[in-house]
Amino acid sequence: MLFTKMHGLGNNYIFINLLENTLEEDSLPTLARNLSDVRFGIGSDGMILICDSKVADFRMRIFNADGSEGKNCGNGLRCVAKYLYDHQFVDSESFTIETLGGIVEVHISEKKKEVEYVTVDMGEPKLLKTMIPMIGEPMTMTINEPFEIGGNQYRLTCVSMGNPHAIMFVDDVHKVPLDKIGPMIEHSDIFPERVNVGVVAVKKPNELDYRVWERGSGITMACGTGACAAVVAATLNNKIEKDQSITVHLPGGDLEIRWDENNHVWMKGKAEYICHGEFKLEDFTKEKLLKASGE
Ligand SMILES: N[C@H](CCC[C@H](N)C(=O)O)C(=O)O
Repeated sequence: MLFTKMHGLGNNYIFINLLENTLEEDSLPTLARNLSDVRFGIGSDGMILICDSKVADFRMRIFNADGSEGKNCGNGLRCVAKYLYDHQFVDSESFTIETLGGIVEVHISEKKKEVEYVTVDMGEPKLLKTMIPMIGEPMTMTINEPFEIGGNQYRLTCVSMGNPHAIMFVDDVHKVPLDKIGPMIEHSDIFPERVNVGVVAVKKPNELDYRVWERGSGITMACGTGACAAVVAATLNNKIEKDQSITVHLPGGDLEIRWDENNHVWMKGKAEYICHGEFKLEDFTKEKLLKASGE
């Protein structure tokens, strides 16, 4: 089975083109876990499948490193757009991609011999508790609301970009023990489908620092949907203005995000190849890793 490893600001995935291939549905979570494992597999933050769609030009499915299927992936969308354009699966510079979180429109921004930057209209953020989803009054928003988790109080602002994000504002994102509080919040019973956990520091009126503990993958170098959620959350908390181009600094690099006056969130950033390769499917569709790691 051929694969392409790509990354968006260091948030890296194993991409498999299913436009000309098929995979057993039941095997996908195990395949994602095995491919993502850095010791017994290829090593990545997860697996992304490029598929046909009945409602958009293409469909992207994203599986986290733990095998759980995510509903959207901003960095993944930019990489899928690059892959499709570079490999001549599209002849237009704008096209649509279906995700479990909704249909987005991608725009090839700047290209030299290969696509370098991609802009994505990530659509409208979902803000009601019922849309995150999370516990509490379903038709209300969660803005800087206090929650008791693991004996500590956290003030969360929750935004869905098709996938759930819990955002906290701090003075310095590098001083937060995200490896400790991330999993506690991810797995708390406040979020029935778990949640991605982001910490944000407002550096300037148009610059944010952001770090993320990703649902199903842990700390990653970047999170595109998370950067969008961070800008929406900062706007809702009156820390930045709406309809401005905001630079979000992530450990893996910068994304340009804008929540525009039509309520759409736009993301612009790089998408890059790491390598192309091949693996034997039968080696990666059985639970060999769990036995080897003694789980
Ligand atoms: N862990 C996320 C999916 C990947 C999102 C992230 N890598 C991005 O770039 O948006 C979830 O389960 O909702």
